[in-house]
Amino acid sequence: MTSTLFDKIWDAHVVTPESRANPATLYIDLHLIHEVTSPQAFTVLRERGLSVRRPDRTLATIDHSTPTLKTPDGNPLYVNAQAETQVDTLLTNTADHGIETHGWESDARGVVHVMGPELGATQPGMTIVCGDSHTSTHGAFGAIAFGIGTTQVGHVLATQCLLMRKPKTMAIELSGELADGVTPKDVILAIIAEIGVGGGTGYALEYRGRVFEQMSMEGRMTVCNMSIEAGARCGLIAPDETTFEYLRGRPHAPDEFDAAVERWRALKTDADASFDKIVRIDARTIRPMATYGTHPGHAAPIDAPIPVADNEADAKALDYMQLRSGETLGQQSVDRVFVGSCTNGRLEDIRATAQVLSGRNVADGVRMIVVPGSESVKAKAEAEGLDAIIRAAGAEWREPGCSMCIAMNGDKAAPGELVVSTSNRNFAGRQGPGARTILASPETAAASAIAGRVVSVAGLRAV
Ligand SMILES: CC(C)[C@H](C(=O)O)[C@@H](O)C(=O)O
Ligand code: SF4
Repeated sequence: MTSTLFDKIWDAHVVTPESRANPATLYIDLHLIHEVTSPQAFTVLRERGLSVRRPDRTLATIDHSTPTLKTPDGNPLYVNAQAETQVDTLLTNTADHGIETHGWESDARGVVHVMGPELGATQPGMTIVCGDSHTSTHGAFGAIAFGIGTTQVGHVLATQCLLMRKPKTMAIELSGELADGVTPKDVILAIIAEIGVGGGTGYALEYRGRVFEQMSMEGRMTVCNMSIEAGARCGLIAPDETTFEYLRGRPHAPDEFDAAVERWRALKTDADASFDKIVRIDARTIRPMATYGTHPGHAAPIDAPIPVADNEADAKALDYMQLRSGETLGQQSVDRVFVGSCTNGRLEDIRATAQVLSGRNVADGVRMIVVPGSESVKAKAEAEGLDAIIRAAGAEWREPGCSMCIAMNGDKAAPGELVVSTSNRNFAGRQGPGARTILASPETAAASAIAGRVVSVAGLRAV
């Protein structure tokens, strides 16, 4: 029998099969936890006198509510007491249950989807869950990785298993090569614009084709990260030499690494396996992208006119964004720029940002913050002198965390401000009440900061 990569991993983790009446019971290899969606789950455990079944397969960090600024004496500058309590609760819960936790003192702490791969905890062939929708990120390593709710966090903590119905499979096949200056973020925004924010609902996506084979692990993570924004709970890419080399030598990588690589080589879709659906996109047609509306499917090439709203919801989105059909994003002046998040807060993203900023200045009236996705990204970026380049251009270099991606930690925009952001969600109010978010790549974000309006790097050269 031939099967897809998804089917192979799924089948290897089924404890009891799915029936008409019941979902499958799936064994979970890695459970990532953070401070927002775990407290109630630990409370339930305590109330029922249950312990954590596999603390050794559970890994915790603090990221969403952590501030990106410190007091002069080096303490975290929490936005309010609630944020601090949330973080402290996570730290107490994980200490009580003997779970490896990357708190303030850890040099590996970071946004959960940046940290897991950096530690080598994310590996090909695994099932990975987290109480967080962007868990799809880890699919970049050829893993089935998806977000779960707080109730399910409790189930996994107690049993290391999850009840789930098997999704259908969808291949996203890119043919041809990308044009110069087109980044992984542009690729995923183009895919979501093509299939729609509900296009992946009920499916596990497999990204296929040379474009993905040639992409770095960082780029693959950016793509898989936003699978959920197309409605798919998980998206994956077959592991290859790039994956294996990324993982080699990382703290959680298998001891018998070469033997693991031999097993991982079998993780690919068989040549004649069939998908429930196939979407084909010509990579050569993809241009630098940005969003103009209030969901990630509202995306178009930056230099194209803003599309006509042909339904009430789209008209409402343009209204919220204070944009008009037919205008271009380049006509809009920018108030803030945010580089960071689990989509684009990795070293490669910081390098790309610094490269564009180097020797230039952030435009007057624009406030730019660059937030590394983890302590490790921060340390490496600083060792390369990227923080100095970023600061010299007039941008702020902050402490790692989710920051302005979710605006629950003190970092947010003011009502009406236009933000060019490298994160993954442009929902109304996501970056602060009334804030208007434009999603784009780090390159575009940095170029826009310099131009003071929304431009790609090529557009900046033309200024
Ligand atoms: C807080 C968490 C539950 C949420 C998610 O599930 O994605 C957050 O990370 C987000 O990006 O909106
Ligand atoms: S960086 Fe943003 S998308 Fe990622 S986990 Fe944090 S809040 Fe969610």
